[in-house]
Amino acid sequence: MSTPSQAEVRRSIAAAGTIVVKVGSSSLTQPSGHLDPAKLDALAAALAQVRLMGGRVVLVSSGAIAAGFGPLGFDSRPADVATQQATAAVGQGLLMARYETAFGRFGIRVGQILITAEDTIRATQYRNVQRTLDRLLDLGVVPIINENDSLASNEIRFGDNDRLSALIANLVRAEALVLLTDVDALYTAPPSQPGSRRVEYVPNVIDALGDITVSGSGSKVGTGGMVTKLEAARVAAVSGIPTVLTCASNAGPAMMGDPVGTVFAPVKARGSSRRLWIGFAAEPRGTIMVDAGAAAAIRGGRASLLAAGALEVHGNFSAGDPVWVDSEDGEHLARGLAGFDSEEIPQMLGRNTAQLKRFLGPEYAHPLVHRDNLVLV
Ligand SMILES: Nc1ncnc2c1ncn2[C@@H]1O[C@H](COP(=O)(O)OP(=O)(O)O)[C@@H](O)[C@H]1O
Ligand SMILES: N[C@@H](CCC(=O)OP(=O)(O)O)C(=O)O
Repeated sequence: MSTPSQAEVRRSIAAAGTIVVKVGSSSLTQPSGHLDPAKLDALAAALAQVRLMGGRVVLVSSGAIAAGFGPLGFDSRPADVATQQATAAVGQGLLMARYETAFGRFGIRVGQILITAEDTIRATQYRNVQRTLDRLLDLGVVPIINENDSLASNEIRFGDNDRLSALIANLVRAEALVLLTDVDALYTAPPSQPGSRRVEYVPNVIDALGDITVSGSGSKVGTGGMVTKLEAARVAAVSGIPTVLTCASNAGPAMMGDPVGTVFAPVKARGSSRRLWIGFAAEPRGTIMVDAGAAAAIRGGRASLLAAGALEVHGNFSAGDPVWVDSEDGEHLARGLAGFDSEEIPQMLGRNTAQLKRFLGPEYAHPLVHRDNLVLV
């Protein structure tokens, strides 16, 4: 795939039939950190324009914690996880009520979907989310997605919604991803640093970022900063989806293809969506170490990981959890979803399928990681 020009990428964003827009807490709040209804209304108006012209729009919105801490009587975003989760439970409803009113002015319905990384890397849940989103879009609804903060476990939560938005863009087969934040573009260094310059176009987000310095959040409410936004642009790029990153007040022009913010070109034709979830959605819970033969087969790209080629298992995980597949010298070869709980695996190591069936029973005559659930790294 040859690298498109900046103008071509912007034109493809303007022409996108399905678009995923992610808005960060920092774009929905006042300097104090509390929700700013005027900002939320302006965003809804910009998205409504696209929807009313026939576009399919998915909004990934942060802001549950920001919406909840004022009503609970706190003067800043709580720092401990349990209070954040409780605050999100209060704030999420308030946030949705505001969106309902804001979109309702344009006769547009919204629908809430709360997602945990843990749910959606499982095949059945993944398909459920996909089916529901497709149906909502067919019905003309604007789905509004957030991480299910109140239930997400600390170890495998997305935390910010940047990566989640890129995975959702992939899942709904979007033609554009729009990342809205509190800066108007990606800069060559955090904008507070003197001499930092706006980057208009990133033709290859995989390898062209050597001269750009990024840091974490600059606001009281945001979490990931530019680091997670670049990660999102990278996930979108390898899914064949262009990204535009800008401030929320530029949402309308950005979606129209005007020269605002930073655009990132897709670097690859579209890949399989679920594999991307396995590759990016969650941190592995354990490791299966394999021998040289299995390593070669896995590197070849089309093999499942069989117990016969597995040497050791580390970590504590359940069937369906993400795991690393490592070579004997500790190199990460792939990520995959385990087919068995970690405590079932030691008795299976080194055994071929016939032996597994004979000694352990037919339910063990399966790969440790099926090739459909394996992504090379
Ligand atoms: N190279 C960079 N270019 C632009 N912004 C940067 C850069 N490095 C760090 N940042 C910071 O990233 C912040 C946006 O991230 P964040 O606060 O997490 O926003 P959000 O709530 O929208 O997710 C900006 O306000 C800026 O301070
Ligand atoms: N899910 C959380 C998102 C937390 C957050 O700050 O995210 P972001 O502003 O996108 O960096 C919430 O709704 O508060």
